[in-house]
Parts: sequence; structure tokens; C-alpha cells
Amino acid sequence: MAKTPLRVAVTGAAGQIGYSLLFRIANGDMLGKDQPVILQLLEIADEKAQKALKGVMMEIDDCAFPLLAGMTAHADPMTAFKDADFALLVGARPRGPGMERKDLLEANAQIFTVQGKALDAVASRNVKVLVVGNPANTNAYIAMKSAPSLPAKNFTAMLRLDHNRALSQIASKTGKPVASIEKLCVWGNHSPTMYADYRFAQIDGASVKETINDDAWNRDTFLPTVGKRGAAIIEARGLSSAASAANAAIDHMHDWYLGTNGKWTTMGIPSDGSYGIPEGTMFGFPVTTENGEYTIVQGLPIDEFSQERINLTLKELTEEREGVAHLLA
Ligand SMILES: NC(=O)C1=CN([C@@H]2O[C@H](COP(=O)(O)OP(=O)(O)OC[C@H]3O[C@@H](n4cnc5c(N)ncnc54)[C@H](O)[C@@H]3O)[C@@H](O)[C@H]2O)C=CC1
Ligand SMILES: O=C([O-])CC(=O)C(=O)O
Repeated sequence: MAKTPLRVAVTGAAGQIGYSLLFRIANGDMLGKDQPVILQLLEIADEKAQKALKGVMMEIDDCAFPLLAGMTAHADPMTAFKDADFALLVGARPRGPGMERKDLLEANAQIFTVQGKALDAVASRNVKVLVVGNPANTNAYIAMKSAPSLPAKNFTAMLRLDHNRALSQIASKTGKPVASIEKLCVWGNHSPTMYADYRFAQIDGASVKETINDDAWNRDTFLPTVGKRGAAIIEARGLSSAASAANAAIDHMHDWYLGTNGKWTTMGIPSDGSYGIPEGTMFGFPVTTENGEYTIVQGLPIDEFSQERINLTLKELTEEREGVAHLLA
């Protein structure tokens, strides 16, 4: 028997990430090739944005996706999020050359109070929320705090692009396929302070750290390359990453919903106090997922270098949070 369609709300649907994301959700890449979906698409109440959204929807229609069970356009989060099982909060201003993601805080924070409240009011009580709009961790924190009647664990931030970037750099350094790399993780904020950690990573059972055996490469090449990859793409393309961001959003939701079969991935999630990260901080952690729930990988030793990196990214997140405290008062 055919499965009941799941409702997927996407904000910023006419933007550049939306243009890569929606087609893949409708194609079954996110929730499975046997799972029908209904797309509930939100754009700002601006004639040009709504017209562009209509254009994207015409193209989605023209793909005749067998799994697409319905699609609606919205200018109000209260209708866009109605009964949503999944919400991908992409809509926000992107950064331009020379900006850091936290420079977007003022411009974007407001959006996530409004949308958190709307999710609280109308979404499914089990809604799984992924915040992509930058600064993603703090925006996810704002949305979570603005939705007190929903479980905090339902709110997540996207660190998966950093995770995938790190995988790709390690694959290229070791000459091994990305699919062979396991037990990689990224700690902290989706910003240049994030700490991509391959100390526990393995390729076919062999330690990645021992295979690479080059702490200077880790410190001076790997971490800056992964941390500043977003800026490098803006510099090269004149626009921030879009298809790779959409791909990471698909990976994040896919793994959250369908499970990782014991494998590690990275999600930005509200801390439960693990590894000394204050409870509620929206922080990148190594997780495994099963039955729609994530679990933090416990008991990893944190050496001095790693602790310094974790402290740095935590400090930045704490400052960002203090910067938006007035919005949550
Ligand atoms: N977490 C991550 O790894 C990544 C995050 N990003 C972030 O994703 C966000 C979107 O990026 P792009 O799609 O490239 O930007 P874009 O400017 O192409 O599209 C954003 C869309 O969101 C819409 N929008 C703005 N406010 C909205 C609201 N309140 N409700 C609904 N829609 C709204 C805009 O009208 C626009 O169509 C940016 O904040 C960017 O920095 C981008 C790449 C990676
Ligand atoms: O760098 C940006 O502004 C967009 C983004 O978050 C990324 O590509 O990681």
C-alpha cells in the first residue's frame, strides 16, 4: 500500500538553494524513493519573489515527479508550516564578499523568531526542523526558543556541509573514496571556528590520523580549508554555495529520518550537556541516528588541542547568543 504523504515546508523557496533543493525532495532523495511528499513553499510577501516562486513551481510540475502528492505557495509562515512534518528554514539573506556569517545576525534573527512562533502554533508536534539560513546555529537556537511547546530536540542546525567538505578533503589527501571514511565529525558553530576532527576517523579500519600523520597539515591546511570554504566559494562564484548546501540539507534530513545504520555523522543540535557544552547550546556534535532520533556519540577523549578548538567555537556561539538575547526576552 502506498505510504501517506509527508508534508515538507521549505522557506526561501525561490532562492538559489531552493532551486537545487526542491527538485531533490520531490524526487525522493530526502525521505526515500517510496515516500510521497507535499511541498509547502514559503517566500516573502513580495510580488517579484512570489512570481519567481510560481516559476519554480511550474518547473517542478514539468518534472512530473511520481512522489509529489501536492504543492502550495505561501507568503505567511502560519499557513506554510500547517501540519508540517519537516521544515527546512533556508530563507534568509546570504553573505557577500568580505562578510562573516555572524554579520547576518541582525538581518536574519528576526525571521527565526517569527518562524519559530509559527512552527509552535501550527506544525506537527513531531516536526523535524533544519535551519540552513545563516548564522545557522544561532538562528536554530532562536527558532527553538521561540517554539516552547515543541520539543527542543526537534530543532537542528546545518553542519553537514562542513562535514561533507571535510570528508572530501580527507578523501583527496589520502587518495581513498569518500564512502570509505567513517567516524569523522565537526564540532561547534557553522563558521570558520568550527572544528573538523579526524582523530577518530577510519578508512577500512585504519586510522586516518595515523595514515595522514601530519599535524601541521591538520592545523595549517585542513582546518582553514574546511573552515573558510564558504568564503572561497563566494570569492570564486560571486555567490554563496547553493547546490552543495542543498545537498547537505538533503543528507541531514535523510539521515535524521532514515537512520545512519550505526555510522557517525554531524548535526547541529541543542546540547544535553555532553562534552561540557552548556545545555541548549546549538552545537555541532558527532551523532548516530535511528528511528528518527539522533544520539550523541559519547566517551570520546578530548585532547588539549581539540579542547582549545572546542572552547573557541563555543565562545563564539555564546557571544552570538548574547547578541540576540533581546529578541527572546
Ligand atoms: N548552513 C549552511 O551550511 C549554509 C547556509 N547558507 C545560507 O542559506 C541562506 C539562503 O541562501 P541562498 O538560497 O543562497 O539565498 P538567496 O538570497 O538566493 O535566497 C534566499 C531566499 O529567501 C527568501 N526569504 C528571505 N526572507 C524570508 C522569509 N522571512 N521567509 C521566507 N523566505 C524568505 C528570499 O526572498 C530569497 O528568495 C543564506 O542565509 C545563506 O547564508 C548558505 C549555504 C550554506
Ligand atoms: O559561506 C557562506 O556564507 C554560505 C555558507 O554558509 C557556506 O557555504 O558554508
